[in-house]
Amino acid sequence: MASPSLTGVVVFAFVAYWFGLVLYRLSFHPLAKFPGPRLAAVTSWYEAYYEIVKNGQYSKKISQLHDQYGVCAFNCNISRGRWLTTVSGPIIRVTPHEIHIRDSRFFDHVYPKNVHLLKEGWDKRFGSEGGLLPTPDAQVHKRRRAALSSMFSRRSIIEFVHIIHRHVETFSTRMREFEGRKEPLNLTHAFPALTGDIIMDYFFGFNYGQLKDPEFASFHEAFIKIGGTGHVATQFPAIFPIMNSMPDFITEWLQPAAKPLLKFKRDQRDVIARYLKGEDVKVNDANKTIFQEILGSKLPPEDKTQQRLEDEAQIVVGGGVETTAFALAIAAFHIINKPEVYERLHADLVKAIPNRATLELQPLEQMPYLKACIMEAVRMGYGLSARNPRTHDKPIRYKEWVIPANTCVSMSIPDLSHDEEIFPQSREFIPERWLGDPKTDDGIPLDRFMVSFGRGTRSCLGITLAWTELYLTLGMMFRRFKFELFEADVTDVEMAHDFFIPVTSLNSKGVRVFVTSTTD
Ligand code: HEM
Repeated sequence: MASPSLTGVVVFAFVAYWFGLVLYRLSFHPLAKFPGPRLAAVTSWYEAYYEIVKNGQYSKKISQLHDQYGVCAFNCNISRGRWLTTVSGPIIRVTPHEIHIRDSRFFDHVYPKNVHLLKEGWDKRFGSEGGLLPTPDAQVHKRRRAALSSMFSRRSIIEFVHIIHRHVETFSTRMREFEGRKEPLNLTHAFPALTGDIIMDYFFGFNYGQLKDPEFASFHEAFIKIGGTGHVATQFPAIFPIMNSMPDFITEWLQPAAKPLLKFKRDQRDVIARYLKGEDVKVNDANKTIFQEILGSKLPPEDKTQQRLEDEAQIVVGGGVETTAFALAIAAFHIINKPEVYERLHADLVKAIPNRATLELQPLEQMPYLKACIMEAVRMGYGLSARNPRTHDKPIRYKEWVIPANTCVSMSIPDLSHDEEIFPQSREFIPERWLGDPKTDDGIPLDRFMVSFGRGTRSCLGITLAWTELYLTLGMMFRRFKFELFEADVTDVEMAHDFFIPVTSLNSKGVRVFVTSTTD
């Protein structure tokens, strides 16, 4: 008998391996009994197809799957002559190793207070596991967060507020410039320039003057153009090390939009190296930079390396620029698009700030209608559109299901923002829903379900900075100016792609407006 060729053996081994893996994942894996598409249970290529080929569409697909499996479980049980007590739609297996839950009332169980949990996968996605946001290990995250918390405290923000004022005033001047020229101002471009200058000044002690740039050149285009890279890196983690090993000019040639981010990386590398030598590189009048904060903290030496500080710098910019800018764009579009909202807000602002030239934070923070507009914009902006993974070291019971310990479980903020039972007409901008201590039908305060800043021990550290920016920017805009939309519609502020952050249609030209000064 002829002996089998080497190729034959390799092919046989390969087929046997895949057959065994498929069988294991479908029948013997601890998650085998959970509902969901069999293909998603077998391979993460299912996720890759929706994220990479379809350009950030897996969240949308997962929503459809929740609907589909809910209906299927209901019909299947009825056809078997049983009435259903629970429907399996809220819980599905979305990759071989991950369970996704869509149930607003379960959010606090997955993201509990005071429990430090492992977060899997974001380190691969960003290629910067040294940053706080993607740090996987719970204890490492805890100490890194503790070292930064004073920098993000209200006291620190108040000490810095004069610099935010300066940028908001620059923005006001730029608006007058567009008014004078009778040209439409692109708010989708202006807001990331504003939030970018603020973050740079706050954390790094200098800014790039993006707000003063004629076209508001900022990090925005880079984030949008390379937004999908995170999906590729999730499947092929080697991509970031490869990209990082390439000379910048090649990356810039491949993707010109990445230029500002690459410059930022180079500058940070240089600035951090100087801080590590003990120099003070700060050029503004802020108290401290993030690097001084970390280097002066009790963190161990491995958390004070050049690489770790570079990772943190990238994450701070990534986390703070687009999130706040998107919330600003949503607020601005809807307030302008709904004259009754504009009139009410403007009248309140005139009362709270009789002298239009002075803009103070405190009176703005006491305005219920402005706060309601911001709540509504942040609800509709989600912060992050990505599935947010947590791994509990104990089993979690969800309805009739027991999720085994050490399973990656995720939920998604947009699912809560659009839970129609909690936020009826969830796609409409209705600030009134936040007025007068609102509650759900069963008496739970509505703000328990506003999770756009996350929940638990890894919730947004920049929340106070974000609120301060939102109060001052929107307060200034709607106290001093009136606006008219120019060729903009709601698709300019609605998510069309989940690139970790929500991104509007790639064809959107942005929210463009004509500006007129108010006279009252
Ligand atoms: C409207 C504005 C913002 C929204 C909606 C938002 C949303 C979020 C969300 C949902 C998370 C939690 C991720 C998780 O659960 O794992 C987060 C984390 C974080 N955010 Fe924000 N963010 C905003 C603005 C900012 C700003 C201005 C900064 C300042 C740099 C910032 C810095 C951070 C940081 C450092 C983390 C990581 C916290 C940790 O892992 O412990 N964010 N943000």
